[in-house]
Amino acid sequence: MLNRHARGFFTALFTPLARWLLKIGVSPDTVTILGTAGVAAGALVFYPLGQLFWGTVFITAFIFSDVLDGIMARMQDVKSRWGNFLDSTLDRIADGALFAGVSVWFFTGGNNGAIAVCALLCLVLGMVVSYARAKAESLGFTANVGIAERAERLVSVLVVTGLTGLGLPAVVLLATLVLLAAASLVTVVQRVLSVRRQALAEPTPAD
Ligand SMILES: CCCCCCCC/C=C\CCCCCCCC(=O)OC[C@H](COP(=O)(O)OP(=O)(O)OC[C@H]1O[C@@H](n2ccc(N)nc2=O)[C@H](O)[C@@H]1O)OC(=O)CCCCCCC/C=C\CCCCCCCC
Ligand SMILES: O=P([O-])([O-])O[C@@H]1[C@@H](O)[C@H](O)[C@@H](O)[C@H](O)[C@@H]1O
Ligand SMILES: [Mg+2]
Ligand SMILES: [Mg+2]
Repeated sequence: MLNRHARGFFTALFTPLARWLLKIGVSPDTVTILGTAGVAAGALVFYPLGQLFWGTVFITAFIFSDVLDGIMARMQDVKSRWGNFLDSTLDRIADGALFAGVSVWFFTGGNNGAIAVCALLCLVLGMVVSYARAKAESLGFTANVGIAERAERLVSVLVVTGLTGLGLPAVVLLATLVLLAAASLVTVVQRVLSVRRQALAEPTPAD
């Protein structure tokens, strides 16, 4: 939902930067790879040290590379199946690192097992959400539905983790992660039902 509503705004915002990067010879793939490396490094270095605020600032500086790479690819007119594959696969690394970083901190110095476990739950359920869509698309169905798509998952965890680093009580992060895990589970169900409907509507092959 956020994706669909905010895409126009972010496209307008990042188009000048995309144009400049292409002009100096940077490719969309480079942006995809460096952006993922930045997000993963921020999550796996800052968060496990308990630097939740600065970690979030660092990650946020890199996370929009995922918007930028697509704009660059479309400008170059090289929107490719390879680029689609690379973008989606590296998104899983970024997402995994993000929730793993939160989990590691709360299993160790952060001393809050409930948050650590909920972050792990969000990681796993978020991967299933993405997998359901990818598998559906590989079979010729669509599954672009759900209340917790990637933009929602990222915005909620980043904003609340960053604010926790500034002193927001940890219970707010716990509540956010519980809600996010529940919303991710609902999204999995929404996607399964959507594919089920499409499968049932298919003509039965004649024998
Ligand atoms: C108190 C703090 C307040 C902070 C408030 C912040 C509020 C923020 C509010 C809203 C943010 C909303 C963000 C939503 C962004 C959505 C915009 C968008 O376009 O999303 C899409 C992106 C990208 O998706 P995808 O990768 O699938 O699309 P692409 O456009 O890249 O196209 C893919 C195709 O392109 C081709 N291609 C790609 C790559 C390549 N190498 N070659 C190619 O050919 C190919 O054909 C592909 O198929 O989706 C996202 O999900 C990105 C979401 C990012 C959301 C980040 C949100 C961060 C928000 C806030 C963080 C604030 C932290 C502040 C903390 C302060 C604490 C005090
Ligand atoms: O399925 P989901 O995880 O909510 O969202 C997806 C992203 O995570 C994926 O990386 C992208 O390539 C897809 O187009 C889709 O936006
Ligand atoms: Mg992208
Ligand atoms: Mg992406």
